[in-house]
Amino acid sequence: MTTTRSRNGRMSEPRRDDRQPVGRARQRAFMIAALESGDDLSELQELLRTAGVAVVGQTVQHRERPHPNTYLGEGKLEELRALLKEADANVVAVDDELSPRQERNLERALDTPVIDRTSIILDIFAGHAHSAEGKLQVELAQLQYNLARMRGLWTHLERLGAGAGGPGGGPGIGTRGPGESQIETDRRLARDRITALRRRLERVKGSRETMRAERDRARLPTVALVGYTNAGKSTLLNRLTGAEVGVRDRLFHTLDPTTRSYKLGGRDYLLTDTVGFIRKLPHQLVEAFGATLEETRLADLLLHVVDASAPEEELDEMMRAVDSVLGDIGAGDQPRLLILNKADALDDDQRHEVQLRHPDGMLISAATGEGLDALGERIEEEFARRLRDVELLLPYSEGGRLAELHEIAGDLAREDTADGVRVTAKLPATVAARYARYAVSANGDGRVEQ
Ligand SMILES: Nc1nc2c(ncn2[C@@H]2O[C@H](COP(=O)(O)OP(=O)(O)OP(=O)(O)O)[C@@H](O)[C@H]2O)c(=O)[nH]1
Ligand SMILES: [Mg+2]
Repeated sequence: MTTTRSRNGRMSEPRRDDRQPVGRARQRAFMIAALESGDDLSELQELLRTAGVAVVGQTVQHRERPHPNTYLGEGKLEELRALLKEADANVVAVDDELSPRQERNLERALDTPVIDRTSIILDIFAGHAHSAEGKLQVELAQLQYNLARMRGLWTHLERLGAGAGGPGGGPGIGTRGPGESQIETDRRLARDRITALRRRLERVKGSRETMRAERDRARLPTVALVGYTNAGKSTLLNRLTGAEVGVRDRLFHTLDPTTRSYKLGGRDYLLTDTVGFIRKLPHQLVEAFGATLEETRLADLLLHVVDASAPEEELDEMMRAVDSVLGDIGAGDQPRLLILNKADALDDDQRHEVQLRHPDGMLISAATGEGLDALGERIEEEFARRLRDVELLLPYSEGGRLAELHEIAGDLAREDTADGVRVTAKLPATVAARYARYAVSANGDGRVEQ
C-alpha cells in the first residue's frame, strides 16, 4: 500500500523506507476520520480491502473540520494511541487527503505510518492500470502527490538544518545541509519526470485523437457509461455489446476506456466504458486522467449508472459525487439518462421506493438482462428526439460518404442530379453537424450552404 510512493517516486524512496510496512497481507489498518456527523467508514474499508489491507479497527472524531496540524484533536490522539496498541494496528488509514504537515505530525504523534485516502486510491489505480496510457496517467498523479510531500519534508529538514547549522548559524549558508540539497535534487528530478510524462501523455493523447478521428469518420453516435465505481458499468457494457471487459467486485476495476459498437433499431452506436468516480476523487487523478475523461465530454449521450441496491443516503451521495466530477471535467451539461442498476438485488417494495425517488431513472439489471430492451428503446428515443431532417448534396466524387450515410441513417431518400446525389435523411443532431458542409438546407429553413 504505501509502496505507492516508492513505486514511482523513486527519489523519495530511501527516506520513506521506515514507514513502509512489510508486505501487503501483513498490513493491519486502523481507520480514522474527522466527520461532522455520522460514522460511516464503509467506503474507506472497501478501498482498503481492494488494496489488500486488513482493517482492525476504527474511530471517528466529530468536529466541524479536521485539525489543521494533526487532523484529530489532542485528546482524540491520546485515545487513539491506546486503541492502536490494543488492535495491534501497524498503519493508520485516514478518510481524507492530508496536508503534508498533517501527515507528518500525525505519524509523529502516533508513532505509526499513516496513509491517507488519496494515497490509497492512487495505489489502487497503480495496481489496476494496464494500458500504457493508464500507467503514465497514474505515475503522473503519484508524482504530483509526492512532490507536495517532498516540499513538506524539505521545510522539515530545513528546520533541522537550521538547528544543526554551521558556524554562520541562522538561515543562510549554514542551513544548506546535505538533506536540503538532496531534496532539491529530488524535486528537480521529480519535476523533470513530470514534464517528460506530460509530453508522453500528449503523444499518447495524439494517437487517441487519431483513433477518435477514425471513429468520427464512421460518424456513429456515441454513448458513454459513467458512474460511481462498482455501479456495474462494465457489466452493462458487456451485456449490451457482448464485450468481455473485466468485471469485479472491487473499486476502480476499469481504468482504460473500452469502446464497442452495438446495434439498436437498425442503427449502429458506439458505447464507451469509463473509469469509475468516487467521493473526494484526488484532483491529481482528475488532471492525469483528463484525456480519458474527455471521452465522456465528447459523447452524445451519457448513461449515469448507479447501484440502486445501495442505501438511500449513500446512493444520493454517490450521485452527487458523479455530478461534481462531471461538472469538473466540463461534461455537466451533456444529455444524460439515469440508470438504476442491480434491480435483481431489490425486493418489490425497494423497487417501488427507488423508482418513486427517481421517477426518471430506468430500473435495470445488467446481471440478469432485465429492463435492457426498454433501455435500448429509450436510447433510441433520446437520439430520435434530436434527429434532424437534413438535405445533403454529395458530389459524385464522394461516393464513400453515401455508404457512410446509409450505415448511420438506415433509411434515406436519394435523387441523382447533375451536381451530385441529393440525399434526404434523419440524422442525430451531433452527426448532422459533421455533415454540415454538404448541407443544402437544414430543418427546412431554406438556408443554402452549398
Ligand atoms: N446483483 C447485481 N450485481 C451487479 C449488477 N451489475 C454489476 N454487478 C456487480 O457489481 C460489481 C461491479 O461491477 P462492474 O461492472 O465491475 O462495475 P463498474 O461500474 O465497471 O466498476 P469500476 O470499473 O470499478 O468503475 C460486480 O461484482 C458485478 O458483478 C447487477 O445488475 N446486479
Ligand atoms: Mg468497470
